[in-house]
Amino acid sequence: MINVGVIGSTGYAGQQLVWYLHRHPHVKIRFLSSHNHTGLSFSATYPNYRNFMQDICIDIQEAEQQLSKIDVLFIALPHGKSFDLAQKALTQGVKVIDLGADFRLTDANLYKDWYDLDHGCPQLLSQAVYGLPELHRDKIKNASLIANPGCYPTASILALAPLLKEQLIVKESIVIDAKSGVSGAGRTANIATLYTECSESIKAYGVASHRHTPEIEQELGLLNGSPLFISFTPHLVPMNRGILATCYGSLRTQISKEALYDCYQSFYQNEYFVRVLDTIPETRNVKGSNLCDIGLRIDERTGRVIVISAIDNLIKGAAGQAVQNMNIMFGLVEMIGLDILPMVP
Ligand SMILES: NC(=O)C1=CN([C@@H]2O[C@H](COP(=O)(O)OP(=O)(O)OC[C@H]3O[C@@H](n4cnc5c(N)ncnc54)[C@H](OP(=O)(O)O)[C@@H]3O)[C@@H](O)[C@H]2O)C=CC1
Ligand SMILES: CC(=O)N[C@@H](CCC(=O)OP(=O)(O)O)C(=O)O
Repeated sequence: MINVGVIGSTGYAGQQLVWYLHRHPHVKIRFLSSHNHTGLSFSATYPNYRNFMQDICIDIQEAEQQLSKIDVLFIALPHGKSFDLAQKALTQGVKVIDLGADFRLTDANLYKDWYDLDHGCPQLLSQAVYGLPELHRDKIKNASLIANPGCYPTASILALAPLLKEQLIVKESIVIDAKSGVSGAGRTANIATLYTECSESIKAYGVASHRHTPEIEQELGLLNGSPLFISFTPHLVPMNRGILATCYGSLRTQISKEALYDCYQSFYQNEYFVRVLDTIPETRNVKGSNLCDIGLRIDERTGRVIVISAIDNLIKGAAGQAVQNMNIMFGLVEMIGLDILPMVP
């Protein structure tokens, strides 16, 4: 059995993680932490767990005392809150999977620029592995510290990876127009995500300034073999879950739609969680699953390729991917505990 602890279990990402870990055949949950719900049972915050989980949420200080009981610590806290804890866990030989952004950017200066925070432990950045299994599986196997990707980056990078790897598009031409359900903003109270503020409306936000931009650029640049800049615009849409990323790039040379499709099929041929479709993805077809659906078209008139990807932000965009990473780190079959069909409607 893998003994796990979950920090930030009462957030949306943390709760989704508990949902997977609870039913994982090789996992024993040793503790759950929260910030405002300590001393209360997990099922008091999430009554869907009533009669299934008896755990009482503890605070972070108490969790730190229990690190010796676990093999892996999942951290699902707001940005800037993972540094101390990750360091303490790693020092005690506990593996860390951080669902937040604190270890995703390899450059501490870039972190400061985009998060407006000093990085709390830049010395750990060289050992952190960006936890996108489809790109970094071999490094994940031996990693102690996983930076689980952001939700928009997961959808965007998976959509564009084959194009960059094969250098099929002009790297300066990339535009990503992405939409997210409101759970992407977390459960913590915030006026912008009140029902009356975001229902029956769609808005762009973080225009030319969203903190997922450098994360996407970092990974696409690695695939391409040279740095690049993208235009990334996220949108908030009135649904609970899901991300749809529509990604554009100008083709460097003509390619047939069959050859492009073959390129994607071959890039993802061994990837259980990526489905390359001949139709156009919809968020409802991946909802409740760890899948990423990808569809593509060539716009012959403009010479642009348009790739559309859909994920569940809380699963492939957060908790499911974290469990996928754990499975790889512990030598388990990668889809164990994760091979769940999407839930429609
Ligand atoms: N939501 C999503 O789709 C995704 C989220 N993520 C990342 O996962 C992390 C968690 O996000 P999410 O679950 O959405 O956020 P939530 O706001 O839903 O949850 C935050 C969690 O952290 C706890 N917390 C809040 N403030 C503090 C603090 N100052 N000290 C200690 N604990 C604190 C909360 O405790 P309490 O409940 O007791 O207040 C809660 O458990 C973030 O880094 C986010 O960026 C990554 C990918 C997707
Ligand atoms: C809808 C919404 O607000 N989404 C969040 C992204 C959530 C996520 O993946 O982000 P991190 O793990 O990087 O925080 C946002 O735009 O900030």
